[in-house]
Amino acid sequence: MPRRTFLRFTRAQQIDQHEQQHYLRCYSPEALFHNWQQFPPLTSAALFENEQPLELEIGCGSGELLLFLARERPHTNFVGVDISRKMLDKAVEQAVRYRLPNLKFINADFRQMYPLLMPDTLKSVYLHFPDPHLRPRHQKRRLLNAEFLEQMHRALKPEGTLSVMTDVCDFFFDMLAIIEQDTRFQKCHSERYLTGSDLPVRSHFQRVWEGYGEQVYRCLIQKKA
Ligand SMILES: C[S@@+](CC[C@H](N)C(=O)[O-])C[C@H]1O[C@@H](n2cnc3c(N)ncnc32)[C@H](O)[C@@H]1O
Repeated sequence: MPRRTFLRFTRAQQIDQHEQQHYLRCYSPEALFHNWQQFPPLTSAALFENEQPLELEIGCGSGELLLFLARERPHTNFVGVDISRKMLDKAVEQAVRYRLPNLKFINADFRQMYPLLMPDTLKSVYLHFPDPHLRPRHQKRRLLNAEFLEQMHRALKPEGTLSVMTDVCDFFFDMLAIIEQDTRFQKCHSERYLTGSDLPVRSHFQRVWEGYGEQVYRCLIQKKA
């Protein structure tokens, strides 16, 4: 490769890496387990150095929802957490492309991040198309359980919302039953649950499942003031 081309190529790579680091943080399971105190709390001040409202997507995958919301609402900060680095690389590539100062991604197991959640800090949380773990012996891996709601109740601001969406009917009703047992939340709709998506953007998995003709089940709940 000619020297000039090589230099241009390596410089472009360096810029990419630098920009990638701006958008992506990686928290190893070992470090989170042994020394979670070394990581910044999940707040706008710690992650964005400002006080804008903060919204979180858990299991954000390739980030379509947050990429859309961050562009639409520049005065809100958005954080996406996903355990899969491969999925996040796609999200980060787009974040670099659009240069979004109000968006960050964290590569971590969200269940290990509970100590980083601060009281009354999140405006909204999205749990869309979480892995259903349908086999009985795998169900303990599901993200939404009583402990998860405990943490959401602590971290959400009063009247902050949690949006839950999936195409897996049995899984949805399992989650709904857990949600309905927690009287510290109320539904934002009069129906027991809703079907179909009302979002202006469709995530990767939403497109996949809707392509197979699957119905989407969802509910939106709010932390009581
Ligand atoms: C079916 S995908 C849905 C992705 C995205 N929400 C969408 O609608 O396209 C589920 C995502 O949750 C992530 N995930 C599963 N368990 C997780 C955990 N414990 N912490 C963080 N992310 C997790 C997976 O890596 C995967 O990207």
